Amino acid sequence: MDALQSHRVEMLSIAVALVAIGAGTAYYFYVTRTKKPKASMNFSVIKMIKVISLIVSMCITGVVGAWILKTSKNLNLLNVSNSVIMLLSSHLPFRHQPSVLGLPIGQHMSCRGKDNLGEEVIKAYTPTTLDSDLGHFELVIKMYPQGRMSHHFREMCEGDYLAVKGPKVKIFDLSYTTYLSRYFPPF
Ligand SMILES: Cc1cc2nc3c(=O)[nH]c(=O)nc-3n(C[C@H](O)[C@H](O)[C@H](O)COP(=O)(O)OP(=O)(O)OC[C@H]3O[C@@H](n4cnc5c(N)ncnc54)[C@H](O)[C@@H]3O)c2cc1C
Repeated sequence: MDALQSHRVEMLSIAVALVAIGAGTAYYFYVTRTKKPKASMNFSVIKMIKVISLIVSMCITGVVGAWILKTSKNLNLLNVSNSVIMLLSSHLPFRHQPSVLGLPIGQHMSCRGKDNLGEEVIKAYTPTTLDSDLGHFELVIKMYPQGRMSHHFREMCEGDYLAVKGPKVKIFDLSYTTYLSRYFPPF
């Protein structure tokens, strides 16, 4: 009788454990599929964002130009011409699901760095990625040989953190549709 009882308790515990695992898995998939990705950028808070790749390219013949790609460890191209650009890709935090940048289209972010004298410099850059790009963003940066922020980017290595903040101004949604739905809510 005791053996039967303990067998029942065992079966019950296994069933409870299976139900808990099933519910947990279902909840995880529900959360990751239905929740909107979290915006990484904050209007007022500086975020440190990890740089995953830095590619320096030089446009040889303008629009049709061939691209010479170099890694961040070999930046001698920077001395050749000021038509050198850097493609900076960065990871966004990944908690329960990949985050997005959360900048409205065309908005720019402020990037903070140090110039060659060690003084703080903050400059604006416009991401070339959208919020449909999950988990990362990219900046295309024109490098100036004497540029203060250009110096900071030139000194950066993959794996370094970049201090960013944005959008620069708080965006108020004043679109006509929002206005209509606010003052003339649908029945
Ligand atoms: C809204 C907005 C969005 C932007 N988005 C982007 C973007 O997506 N990508 C991008 O590349 N830029 C962008 N910019 C421009 C960016 O913010 C910087 O202005 C640019 O990168 C130059 O910064 P810097 O500090 O490297 O150069 P700076 O120090 O400002 O130098 C600029 C110029 O002055 C010259 N100079 C500086 N010091 C000396 C000196 N001692 N002697 C002689 N010449 C000197 C430099 O060679 C260069 O020609 C944006 C700007 C704004 C306002």
